[in-house]
Amino acid sequence: MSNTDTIVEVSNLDVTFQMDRGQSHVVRDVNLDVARNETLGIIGESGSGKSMLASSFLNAVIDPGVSTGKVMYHPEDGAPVSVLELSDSELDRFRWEEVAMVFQGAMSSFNPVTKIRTQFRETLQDHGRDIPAGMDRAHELLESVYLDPDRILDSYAHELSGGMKQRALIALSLLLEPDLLVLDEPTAALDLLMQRSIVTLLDELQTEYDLTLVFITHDLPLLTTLADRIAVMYAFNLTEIGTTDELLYNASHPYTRALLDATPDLNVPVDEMSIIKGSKPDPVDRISGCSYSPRCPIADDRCRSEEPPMMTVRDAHESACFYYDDAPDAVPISAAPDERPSSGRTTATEGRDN
Ligand SMILES: Nc1ncnc2c1ncn2[C@@H]1O[C@H](COP(=O)(O)OP(=O)(O)OP(=O)(O)O)[C@@H](O)[C@H]1O
Repeated sequence: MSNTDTIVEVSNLDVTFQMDRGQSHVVRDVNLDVARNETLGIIGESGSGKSMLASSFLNAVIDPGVSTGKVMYHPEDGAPVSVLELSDSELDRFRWEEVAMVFQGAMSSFNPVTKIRTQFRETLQDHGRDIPAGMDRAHELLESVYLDPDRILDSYAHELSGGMKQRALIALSLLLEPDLLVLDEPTAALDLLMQRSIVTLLDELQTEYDLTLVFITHDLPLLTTLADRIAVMYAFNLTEIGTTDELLYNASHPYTRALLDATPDLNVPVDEMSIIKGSKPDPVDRISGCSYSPRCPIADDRCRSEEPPMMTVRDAHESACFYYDDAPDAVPISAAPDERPSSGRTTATEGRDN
């Protein structure tokens, strides 16, 4: 497919690990398109496979994990790239210049014994870039994340606060002008004000640098302020995907509805709220039928024997539930719809020195 509006096309993606007790299937037959310039949020419980899915966008699943299926990257100009088929040297270039990833632990992403300046320079050098022009861009990027460029470049990572490090890392990730930025829980270790400030910042950077963002989090409220679309992950696969408004007002999978119900206060991350009853799925021993059926209040025999495919609920909204039509009535959400969307966005400069 050469759809110019699609930047990444994931088809039949599996990620597996060979374990002593059998094969662990931590991403299972995922199909997903990311549109150019959108912000796609991926949400789900801890261990549902979000990081493995996102790492596959860069063919960066940790060893000895194996990604199979197809991940096609469509640059704005030029031929599509089959990411899982790239050689190591092709991947080294692809990873910073086309797709960059920001992880939760900004602390460990910077080398503790060299100044931040060295790390910006080395990134430019490793990719054969012009150093003076690249360092000019570094200054510009650091300013656009509301940091004082010279002060930051002359610091060691340990001299910076968590919020400053995370913003410096976002600047570094944009140094080689990637089109897609994958952010894996980039705000998890930060306080609430700094989290909101980074989200607003990402919104600004997206417009300024024409980026596509894939944002992974447990934090549904945070996503509602940033994402154009939300993909919900459960048991190593997607269960629902739609525009943020569709997911907030017309959630059609019982799991999404349970997540919304567990988030009455949109200022508190999901995992701190009441947990959905029942045990988490096992990536080695997969049950038959719908993975959510043991926890689902409306599951019947069909759900326990047959796996529901993704079904179209309406335009740009799909749900992997046979009863997507019944789910809204059958699985009520206690907060009224008009209490659900997040409110009170902060500005990127708030908390800037934290
Ligand atoms: N090195 C590994 N070997 C085998 N299984 C792993 C390994 N790392 C992670 N897993 C398993 O892969 C599954 C998916 O993990 P993943 O990190 O993608 O989940 P996640 O949804 O991103 O979770 P979190 O939100 O906690 O980061 C989990 O069941 C996890 O136990």
